[in-house]
This record gives sequence, C-alpha cells and structure tokens, in this order.
Amino acid sequence: MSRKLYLECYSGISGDMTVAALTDLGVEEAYLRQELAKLHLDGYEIKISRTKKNQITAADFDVILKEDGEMHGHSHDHSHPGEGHEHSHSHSHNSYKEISELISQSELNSRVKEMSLKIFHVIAEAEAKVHGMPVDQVHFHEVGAVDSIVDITAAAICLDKLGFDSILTSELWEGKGTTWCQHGRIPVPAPAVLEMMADHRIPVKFTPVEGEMITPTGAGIAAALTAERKLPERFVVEKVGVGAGKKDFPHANILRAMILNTDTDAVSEKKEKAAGSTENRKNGADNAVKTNQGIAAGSLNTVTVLETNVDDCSGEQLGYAMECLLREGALDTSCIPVYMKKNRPAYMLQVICRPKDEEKMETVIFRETTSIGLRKYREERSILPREIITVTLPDGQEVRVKKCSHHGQEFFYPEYEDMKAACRTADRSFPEICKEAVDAADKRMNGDGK
Ligand SMILES: O=C([S-])c1cc(C(=O)S)c[n+]([C@@H]2O[C@H](COP(=O)(O)O)[C@@H](O)[C@H]2O)c1
Ligand code: NI
Repeated sequence: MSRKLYLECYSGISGDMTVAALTDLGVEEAYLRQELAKLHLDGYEIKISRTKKNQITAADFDVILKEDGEMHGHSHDHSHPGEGHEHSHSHSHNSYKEISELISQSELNSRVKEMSLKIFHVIAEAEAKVHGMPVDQVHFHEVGAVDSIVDITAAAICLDKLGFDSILTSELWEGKGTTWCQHGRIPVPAPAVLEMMADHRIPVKFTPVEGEMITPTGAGIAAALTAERKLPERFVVEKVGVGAGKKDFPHANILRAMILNTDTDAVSEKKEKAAGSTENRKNGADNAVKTNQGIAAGSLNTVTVLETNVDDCSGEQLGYAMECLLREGALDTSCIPVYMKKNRPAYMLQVICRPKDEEKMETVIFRETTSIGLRKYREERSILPREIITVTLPDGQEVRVKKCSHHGQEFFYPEYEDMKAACRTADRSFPEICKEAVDAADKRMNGDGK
C-alpha cells in the first residue's frame, strides 16, 4: 500500500493554505492545539473555520496574535502600503537560531521536529542569501516569526498525523507585480521565494495574475518536503482537502491536498467497482490491469510496527484480536512464540499498519488482549512493483495472478481466494491449480518460446 500526498499549487502555496488543506483531510483542531502546546509558545490562538473562495467551500486556518492582551488576526496579505508590520512585540523567538532551539527543545515528536527544522532551515538559507548574512543571524520578522512557527509546526504535525509515504507537489503558480512587507515594497516572487525556487529546482509557472501567490513559508514547505514531482501513472484519489488563501484573486485562491493511493489492488478494486465486478472477470485477459508504474521498482514506504508481549492471553483471544486488527486495516499481524521473564512461554503480537492507523491498532490491542503496554516504531519497507493480471486456466476458469518483478526477473503469485474457488469448483488440489495459474501467467507474459 502506498499513500502519497499531492499538493496542487495552481494558486501558489502559503503556510496557512497548507495547514488548512491538511486539516481538511481529517486532522482535528483539538489535536492540532494539543500538539502545538508542546512548543510552549504563547501569544497566539489558532482558529479553523469554513470559508468560500469563488463559491468553493474551503477550510481556513488562522493564527491570531495577541497584542497588548488583545487578539489580532494576521491577514498574511501585507497590503497596507507603507505600513508593513511595524507592530512592537514581546516575543523573542525571531532569529533562526532561537526558532531552531525552541523546536528542538519542545516536546513535539522527533518526526515533527525534523520536518519543522528542515522547513525553517530552507527558508533561513534563502533569507540569508537575500539579506547577505550568515544563516544563524537570519531574523524572521517579529510578527511573522510566531505566525511562521505556528504555520510550519502545524503543517508538520498534520503531515505526521496523516502519515504519508511521500509528498508530491505540482508546479507552483505565481502572480506578478509587487507586495508589501517589512522591507517595504518588494517584487513578486518575493526575493526569498525566488532563491528557494532556484536552490531547490522548484518548477514554477508565472501567470499574469496581479499579486503574490507563493509566500516564503509556502515555498519552504514545498522545497523541504517534496520527494516527487511526477504524478504516478495510476492511482485512486482517496480524499481531498481544500485550504483557502487569504487574498482574493480572479481565480479561486485555494490549495487542494489529495491523498493518492497507488496500490494496484485499490486501483483495480475501484475500477472493478465502477465497471461492475462481473464484467471485468468475464472479459478475462483483455480487462486485466496491464501496467502499474505507481509503485517504482524496489520502492520504499513507511509503516508503523506495533509489538506487545503477552503471557496471560488465550490462543482464542489472540486469534480474535488478530482478526479485529485486520478488520481495522492492519497490513499484517503475526504471533511469535517467545519466552518472557520467569521463563514464561508467551507470544509477541506484532502488527504492521499504515502510520495513520496507529491509534486504531492501539485501541484494538488494549481492548482485545490482556496487554497493558506496547512498543511502536516506524520502519521503511521495500516493496516490489506489482500488477494484477487475469488468466484463464485450461478448464476455462479465470483467476487473478499477482505479477511482481525485480531486476528484470518476474515472479507470479496466484491470488489465494481465486485459487480456493478454482480448487473447489474443479475438485482438484491446491498445488495443481496454482501451477496451472503460474504457467498460464508466464505464458501470457512471455509467450510460449519465452
Ligand atoms: O520577513 C521577511 S524577512 C520577509 C522576507 C521576504 C523575502 O522574500 S526576503 C518576504 N516577506 C513577505 O512576508 C510575507 C509573509 O510571508 P510568510 O511566508 O511569513 O507568510 C509575504 O508577503 C512575503 O513576501 C517577508
Ligand atoms: Ni526577508
């Protein structure tokens, strides 16, 4: 299973748009608030609400700054000529060094820290170039600092919670003209944005729209976290999140975040559902899934592994727990015999799941077993590219076979449920039917003479 995030930046990208779109994918405001509190940064409030941009409903993320005991919304549009942001502020977290320390010393988890620090570093490098100073001396604007810290950390918290294998961004669209900031009037793209575009080879499209669509925070997020640029050839869009920008343009100022599932089974499952499941099977080979480049050769993705050792849980109870875990979306479960303290024969229950399903798995383990504690960690997993092909057995039955390849070598694995059904229908043994399925697949892919 491969779960990617695709950010469609046809109206540029900013920190607040990114957080809004990610919360719209299913991160609760309460969770975000609880995690942000681990920064121990005060003087602000967050607000997530709904808004409409050109009649398109979208989530809106706001960082409301406290000034002199009052709250002030931060509009991000910097549209008051001559004003810039000449607020005085009691916050002292405005140098890159201070911000890095604040994040490093927080109680945020290591993945959130790593992502946030990376984004800040990318922005600081660009600011350092623009202002001609060492990275450590870069100062973020006093108001902007709190705003940027919250936007960037919130984006990392959401990304960690949603658990993606990799992040793709489209080319970033940008407007033209000038914008205002504390440096006064500056060109669009903002100097720091342009440096990031160059340094990180970000594909960009300059449009005739008047105004700034890409902010330094948005460019920093895209530059620091984008792992891929090319959309997979085949995928299913599992969910869409829409984040609103603060400005109004002739086009809808939104950032769309999409969860892409590039797993072949999911793609063909949806395809079969759409086409009517019997239709596909009836037409056999012609309807078989032909290619899948969504999973690259030996591609890596991240999974969560949960483990618990139990010496007081019956076989029946553990078997039931495994069933529940699989029903809740576990990718695999196993029970490994172990000897625990005091030489007690016991089992280690191991669960592999998508990072986003961690909490669900924990709930099942604590509810359905006698475990009172567990270990969990994230692992990279390497998976072979695979595609499902449909083949016809000599007796006319159609079965699905998974075709995997590695360094040009092909492996065929008949689908268990189809094997079971074919064995029962033909009243023949499992190895016989499997062999016929593998031979048929091999013949179809490589021909008689190979
Ligand atoms: O605060 C600074 S140093 C600053 C630098 C630049 C450069 O490009 S240099 C640009 N800006 C403008 O500030 C706003 C806010 O950006 P966020 O990323 O903090 O949302 C934006 O209009 C930038 O162009 C500020
Ligand atoms: Ni600057």
